[in-house]
Amino acid sequence: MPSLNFMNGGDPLSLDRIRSVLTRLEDTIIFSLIERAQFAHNPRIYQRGAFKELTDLNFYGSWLEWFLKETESFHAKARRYTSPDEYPFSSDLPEPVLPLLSFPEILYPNKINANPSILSFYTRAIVPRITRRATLALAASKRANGIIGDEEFEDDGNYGSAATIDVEVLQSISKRVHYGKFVSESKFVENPAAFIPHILNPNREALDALITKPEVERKLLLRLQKKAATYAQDFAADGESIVGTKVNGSSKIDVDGVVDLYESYIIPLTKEVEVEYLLHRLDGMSEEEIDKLAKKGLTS
Ligand SMILES: O=C(O)C(=O)C[C@]1(C(=O)O)C=C[C@@H](O)C=C1
Repeated sequence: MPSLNFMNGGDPLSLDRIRSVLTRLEDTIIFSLIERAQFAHNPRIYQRGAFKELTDLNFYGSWLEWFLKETESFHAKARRYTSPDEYPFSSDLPEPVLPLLSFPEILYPNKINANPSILSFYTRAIVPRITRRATLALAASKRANGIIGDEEFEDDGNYGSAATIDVEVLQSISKRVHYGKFVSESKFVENPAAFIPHILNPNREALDALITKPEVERKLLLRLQKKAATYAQDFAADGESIVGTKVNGSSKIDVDGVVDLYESYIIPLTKEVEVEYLLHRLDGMSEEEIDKLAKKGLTS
């Protein structure tokens, strides 16, 4: 998964570098959504208590939450969540088996974790939308094979495959959204004096206006639309694009759904993380330290 390499000595707060990571993460997110769209919605995997098997294991969350806990437990042992750009969805994870790497301290210490919001919009809005075509294709094939209840059209029984991909989508969206902290730190150190008054006298709207770059967002959405439309194509054996080809009567991914995911959820949540980070950027600092910081910004 694309990320900044914190150990190679480059400037981790270069806005161009951070934005290039965000751009590469678009590919990861689109490809994993294409994978998820192959399977039906499978709403059971998001409902607590839907699997008796889990209760027998003394696990009381949903099938997906169980997948997250198990996957993250393993990854935590490999010290994944000690990296400044990795955030787990579960808690009480095991300690790493390797000694900790000493990452440079780039971010101001904070406890911001947007994963509960990500899990909520992903399961409630994104999965139903991107799997609609797979669900319809399943309904058609089931009808062709005899009568079946409506509710079964959205359940293809691929609980393991669907949840495995859900974990991948969630981890890449989480990484993308939490990169907002690096974006924010980069913007703050570039011009602390502009931000400090709105942090001392907390003003979300003013901070939001300072971090918002409409032109960057406009270009991102255009690029995303083109990428999703390109990756949704099928290719013949000779590599020729098969324009308009459908899989099971539906194309590989709902392109507008991908754009909407960014426009309605990913960008707004990244901005929320940026603003929240700024609001805590001066926590615990003395007046002298803040004054010095403001002056540094004015003279640099
Ligand atoms: O690139 C930036 O400056 C960001 O803050 C990131 C981002 C985004 O989520 O893509 C968010 C807010 C800006 O309006 C533009 C883009």
